Amino acid sequence: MSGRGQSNDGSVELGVLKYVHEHPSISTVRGNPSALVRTIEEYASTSRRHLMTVGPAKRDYIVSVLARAPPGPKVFLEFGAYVGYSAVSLGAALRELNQGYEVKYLTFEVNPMNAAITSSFVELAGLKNVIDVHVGPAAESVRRLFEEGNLTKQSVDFMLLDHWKNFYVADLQMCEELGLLRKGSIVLADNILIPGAPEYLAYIKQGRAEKSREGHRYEIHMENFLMSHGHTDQVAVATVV
Ligand SMILES: C[S@@+](CC[C@H](N)C(=O)[O-])C[C@H]1O[C@@H](n2cnc3c(N)ncnc32)[C@H](O)[C@@H]1O
Repeated sequence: MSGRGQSNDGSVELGVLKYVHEHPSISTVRGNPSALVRTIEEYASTSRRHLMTVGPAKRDYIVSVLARAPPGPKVFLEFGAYVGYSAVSLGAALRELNQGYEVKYLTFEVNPMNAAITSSFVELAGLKNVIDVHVGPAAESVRRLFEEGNLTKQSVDFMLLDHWKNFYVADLQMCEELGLLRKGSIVLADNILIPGAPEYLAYIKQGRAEKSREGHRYEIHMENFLMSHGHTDQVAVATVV
């Protein structure tokens, strides 16, 4: 994997784009997020090279956390879209859980090719009115959206941190400083053990006294997942208290 968020030559990510759009069942995938997600999973199971999505087990768990969160989350920020697997799955779940209400899923992706693939899948799934794809470093996009008034204080209900682990603390701190979170907002972070985010875990465990004035205190739940390579990974679910 290169440091640019794709396989060395981007062939795995372009491969999934071609696989989906040239699939014999493409007409049943159009406007059907679940069918699109299944087709991406089908590609991942047949490709010899790794597609770095959250995968079905963590995806189902995140949907269950979304479904249990009171009051129902409506504004979701995702850090790291990759090819849009989680955005399409979770954006569709967000819409489903909030029928009759406006919902927004903002996903941030630094790699322009990945972002373009995500946009193509969002359009194919019929989720353009739910999911906005922002190209560039997540921190820059969040700040810009805040300055433009498209993200306001205490407006973010749910955040998924799934980009490079060395950005987790800085990007969460920035969201805290901008005042985007409220009591009850959930910050779910993937890959706590593999590849590992020890500084992030230490940060969310800090009490108020150790933090800046804007920093939140969190109630934390850790969930284990046995990965296909036989090792255990964890996601951290941090709820603002
Ligand atoms: C593990 S993948 C995300 C997987 C995706 N959430 C899914 O489950 O389908 C991480 C992605 O984060 C992107 N990324 C890394 N650092 C970033 C940053 N600072 N801002 C935005 N995107 C970033 C990478 O380019 C890569 O596509």
